[in-house]
Order: sequence, then C-alpha cells, then structure tokens
Amino acid sequence: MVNFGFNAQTTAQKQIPLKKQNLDTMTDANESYESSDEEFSETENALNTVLDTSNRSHAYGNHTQNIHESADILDRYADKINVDQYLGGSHRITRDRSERATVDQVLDPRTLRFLSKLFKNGTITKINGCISTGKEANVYHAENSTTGKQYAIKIYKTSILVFKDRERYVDGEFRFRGTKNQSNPRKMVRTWAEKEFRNLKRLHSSGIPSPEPVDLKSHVLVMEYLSEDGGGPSPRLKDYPFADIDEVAEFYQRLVVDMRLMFQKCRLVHADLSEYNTIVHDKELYIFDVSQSVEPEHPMAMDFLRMDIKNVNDFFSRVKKINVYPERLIFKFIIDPWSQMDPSGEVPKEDNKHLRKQLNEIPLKTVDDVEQNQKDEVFRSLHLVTSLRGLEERDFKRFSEGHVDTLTDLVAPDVLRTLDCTVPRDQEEAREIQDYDKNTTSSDYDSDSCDNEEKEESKIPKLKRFEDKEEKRRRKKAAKEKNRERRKTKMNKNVKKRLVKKSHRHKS
Ligand SMILES: Nc1ncnc2c1ncn2[C@@H]1O[C@H](COP(=O)(O)OP(=O)(O)OP(=O)(O)O)[C@@H](O)[C@H]1O
Ligand SMILES: [Mg+2]
Repeated sequence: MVNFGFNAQTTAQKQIPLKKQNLDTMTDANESYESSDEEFSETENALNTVLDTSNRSHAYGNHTQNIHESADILDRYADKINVDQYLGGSHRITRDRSERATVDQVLDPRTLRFLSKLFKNGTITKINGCISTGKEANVYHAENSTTGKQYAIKIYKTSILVFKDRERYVDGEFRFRGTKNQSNPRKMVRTWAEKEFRNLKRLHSSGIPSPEPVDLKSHVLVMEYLSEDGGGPSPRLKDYPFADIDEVAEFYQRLVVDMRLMFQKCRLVHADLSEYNTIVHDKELYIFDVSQSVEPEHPMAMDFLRMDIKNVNDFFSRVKKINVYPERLIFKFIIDPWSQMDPSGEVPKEDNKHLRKQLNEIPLKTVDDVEQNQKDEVFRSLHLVTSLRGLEERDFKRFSEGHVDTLTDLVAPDVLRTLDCTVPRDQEEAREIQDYDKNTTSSDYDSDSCDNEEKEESKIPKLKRFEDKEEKRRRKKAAKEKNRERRKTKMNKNVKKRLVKKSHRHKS
C-alpha cells in the first residue's frame, strides 16, 4: 500500500502557474473594484447602448450591413439571451462584473451572429446567463429545451491582449503552422477556440474524462455542461470537499495517470494543468480548458509538462498535504514508452489499471526529503535537449558534480528524438484538419477574414527551426549549390536594367 500519509508541512508559498499569475493579477484588480449603484447603472447603460439599434451605426462605422443584421439577431433572440450571472447555483462572479465583461469584451455584433447560428441549427434554444468571466473567455450556461440538454458555451474575448503572449503555444505546432494571425486578435481567438475544440475531441475520444465538445462557430465553443444537479457547475478540484485523505490520494493518482494517457494516447501536454482547470464531476476528475495544450513536438512541450507536474504536485503536497511522487519520476512515467517501462518486453495495455500498478512502483517522497527535493529542483532547472549535441555546459557541469543521476536524464527520451517535426506524423490528425476545413463554411469564420491568404500560407512548411543540426547543414549546403547553379544562367543585373529601360522606351 502506498503511503500518502499526512506530512508536517510548513505552509510554503504556493508556486503560481504562469497563466494563473496573470489571472490572479486580474482578479486582484477586479476585487479592488467597488461596485456602487452609480457604476452599476453605468454598466446597465453600456449594455443598453450595445442593445440599442439606433446607436449601432455610430459605434461600428462602415459595417452598416453587419449592424443591421445584428439588430435583427437581437430582435429575434433578445429574450433568449440572458447575460446576467447564471443563477443555477452558487457563483463567484458579481452581476456587475460579468455584465461589464460581457458588454465590453464578448457579446459584440459578430459574436451575436455566431450565436444566432447555434439557435438556427437547433443546438441551443436559450442562454441562461454567465457562469464565469475568465481571463480569455466568458463561459455561459445554455440549454436546449427540446432535448433537455444543458451546455456550457465558451466565448473567447476578441478584444483583449492576453492572446498576444499565447503565440508560443500555437507557434511550433504543425496543426497551426502558417496561421500567422497573431497580429489580428479576432483570428487569434478563432485559432484558439479551434485548438480547444480539437483538443477536447482528442481527450473525449480517448476516454479521458472531459466535457464533450458539441459545436464550434468561430470563437464560440459549445460543450457539455458539467453539473451535479442541473444547477451550478460541478466544483473545480480546488473547491472539491474531499471526504478523506484516501480520496485525495485517489484523485492524485488519477490525475497523474491521466497526464500519461493525455500524452501517450492524445499526444497532448495540457500546459496549464492545475486544480483550477480540473472539475470533479460524477466522482470523476474532468480535465478542461485545453486551448493552450500542445503536442509533444512543440519546442516547449517538455517545459510545459514539467510545469504541469509541478502544479499538480504543489496542490496535492502543499495544499492537501499528502506525499507525492518525485517530479522527475512522474515525468519519466508520463513520457516513457511502455517497452522501456516493462522489462519483460510485453506491451501492457495503456489503461487505468495497468498504469496505476506501474505508478505504485514509484517511491513517494515526503515534503522534507532533502535529497529528493534537491533532485527535483535540479530537474526543474535543466535545459532538456533532444540530443547530446545540444547539451548546455552548465548542465554537463551539474552531471560532473553528481547532481544528475545519468547523462540520459538531461536528454529528452527516445519519444522526442524520433519525432520528425517537418512532416505531420499523425496522419489521422492531418485528415482531421482537412475534414474540418472542408466542413467549415467560410461563414463560420470572420466575414472579413483573409482565409485564402491563410490557407495559402498554411501550405508552406515552417518548421525549419526543429531541424536536426546535421540536416540543417545539409539543407543550407543544397540551397547554396542550387543558387550557384542558378547564378550561372542568371542575367546580370545591369544588363537586365538596360533591357527593361529599352523596352519602356519602345512602348512609349
Ligand atoms: N463544461 C463546463 N461545465 C461546467 N463548468 C464549466 C465548463 N467549462 C468551464 N466551466 C466553468 O467556467 C470556468 C472557466 O472556464 P475555463 O477555465 O475554460 O475558461 P478560462 O477563460 O480559461 O478561465 P480562467 O481564466 O478562469 O482559467 C471554470 O473554472 C468552470 O468553473
Ligand atoms: Mg481556466
């Protein structure tokens, strides 16, 4: 039996994940905002301004047609769209804050057009209010009164800047190569929503508990609503009232196993995994908010994975006070192919039961295990590379001083070395993208987007930076030779200039 017993821990400062830091900054800013009656009516006025059709032509200048269309949509659906706080259960957001965010950042005329598509295609019949106003999106509760189904609608904010620093998640993934839309926030959020939709699909089809993705219209994503009683949303892991320490340990193990399944079966690293992005629903641990998740080929995937492991370990050890597995051993557990894990050579099933057995072999560490903690600290600071050639001097020094077990600890494992990032490895994924593009009508995108341009760009391979050094040298040499050959038959610049001038003279 694994000992997940209590530890006499000091209440050390919790390490805040990257994304959460931003979120917390925002929450602090919001919390310092005192909502007076005066300000509330200001918000209400703002809402009325958006809903008032007579003002729309001022606000949106030349897009009169779109505005009239939006006015129609509002006339048709105003009674079906409630932007108040969702009153189905307990919520953390004040009415004032959610309305303000809604009016300012989410329900613009364009978004209303996409919502109207969801009403028209019969996915939903009503939007009942706002569940959450997050940093990058607002989540609304919706329902279909015919089927009785409930949905969560995540609407990405198009007018915020947080997406600017998201470039690093999208950049470096073959699925999104060529989508050079970082400078256009509207296209960026669309890519973002699409990424979340696809990632949710992968999770769901691999049997990892996650909300089922239902529909996607540009930056508006519809998914299954996770709720215990049809009221408020099921609690996030952070707020879940654990029955006892055994239940805490159970959820910890499940989450570690899910991280492996996500990596091995879905080929995804969550990249923002924490107690905030996991929901306990029907006694299962659901993973969501996967818009920033990346594939293992992504140049920062291993760094994101290390961060996820740390976040998960921090929550369970510091907040829930159980013994956890050493971070570097979890890392290995997640990325090692089965053949390496099982000396018998037999390839066991990638399922919960087998993985739990495997996990139980890993020794737990106590919070004051100096040696293990030191090793984890070194592991966190290592510059992981895919081959010994990329090894940094500083890390090699650590190895020489005995701070690293083996040299291979510094080198990301075989699974990474064998990845060929210059071509889509996952043919199924490539097909999925083609299908998606085929099935997505241009009206599902921005009406004013340069999609053709984007599609053209997406054909151009852009992943040269992942090339092996040797390969890069060969490519450069070949390019040089090609240019040399071209120069042999190339017309001299001055001759060309003279000819062009001549032909101009003839024309005139
Ligand atoms: N499918 C769902 N069912 C029930 N509740 C959900 C669902 N999806 C999201 N939520 C609720 O909405 C909140 C925000 O969702 P999500 O994390 O996806 O958005 P976000 O913009 O990333 O927010 P944050 O910045 O707070 O992380 C969640 O914490 C959860 O409470
Ligand atoms: Mg979130």
